[in-house]
Amino acid sequence: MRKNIVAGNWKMNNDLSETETLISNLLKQKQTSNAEVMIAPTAVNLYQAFNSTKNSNIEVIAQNMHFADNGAYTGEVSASMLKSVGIQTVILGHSERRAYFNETDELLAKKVDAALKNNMRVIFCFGEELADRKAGNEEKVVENQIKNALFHLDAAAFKNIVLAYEPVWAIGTGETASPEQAQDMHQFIRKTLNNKYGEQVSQDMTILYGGSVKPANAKEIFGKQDVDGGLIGGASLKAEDFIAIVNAF
Ligand SMILES: O=C[C@H](O)COP(=O)(O)O
Repeated sequence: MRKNIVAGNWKMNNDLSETETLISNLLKQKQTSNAEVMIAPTAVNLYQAFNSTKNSNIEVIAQNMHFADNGAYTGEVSASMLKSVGIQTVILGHSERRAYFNETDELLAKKVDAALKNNMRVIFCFGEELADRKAGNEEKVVENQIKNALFHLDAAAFKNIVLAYEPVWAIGTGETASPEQAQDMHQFIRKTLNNKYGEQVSQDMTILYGGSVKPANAKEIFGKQDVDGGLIGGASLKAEDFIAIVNAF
């Protein structure tokens, strides 16, 4: 079912004490919208964060996971390990994972399968780079990212998938896609889903926008018809800013 979601991707920020402080500040804020709220602390702090948010409406989610259940993959974390500390949702395919850890569409397809097999929800990220947009190839790039990692799934699997369009040129740069650019791409994503899976999957899909969303621009971006929420980086590290974005619906 299509929902409004605001998810904070903390990336590699906040040690344990900073994690506790930020959560405690978040819990003091007043939420006036009914958007689902998620935070993604670093893996080592997930268990603590899960426990600290237990009696709240904040869902703690993971930033990444491996595709295998267990085994000789030094430094990695599996879906079942995440679930064992209470985590039900994982971000996959973030552009930083693609760029710095060589995550390909093929690898991401395996990760998506592993998450779904473990009954986890996936926030699947994708988006074009600046050169793609300058060349007018943004739709082709996005279409391929979605097709390559997700189109082996059946329609029912999409109930557990949220899409996050994040143009790489807008991440952490202060440069936001205009609300119209975001809307155009989200509409194109829905059309891509419609072509393969039909109207129901397309209309039920929750599609988030990510890339320099701030309290000052969130309302306008979330106001667009096909934008269902945001994946927030920098602005999720300050409780007041993050909740202001949550309340922008
Ligand atoms: O996962 C979040 C995105 O990378 C957006 O980050 P940003 O809000 O700092 O641009």
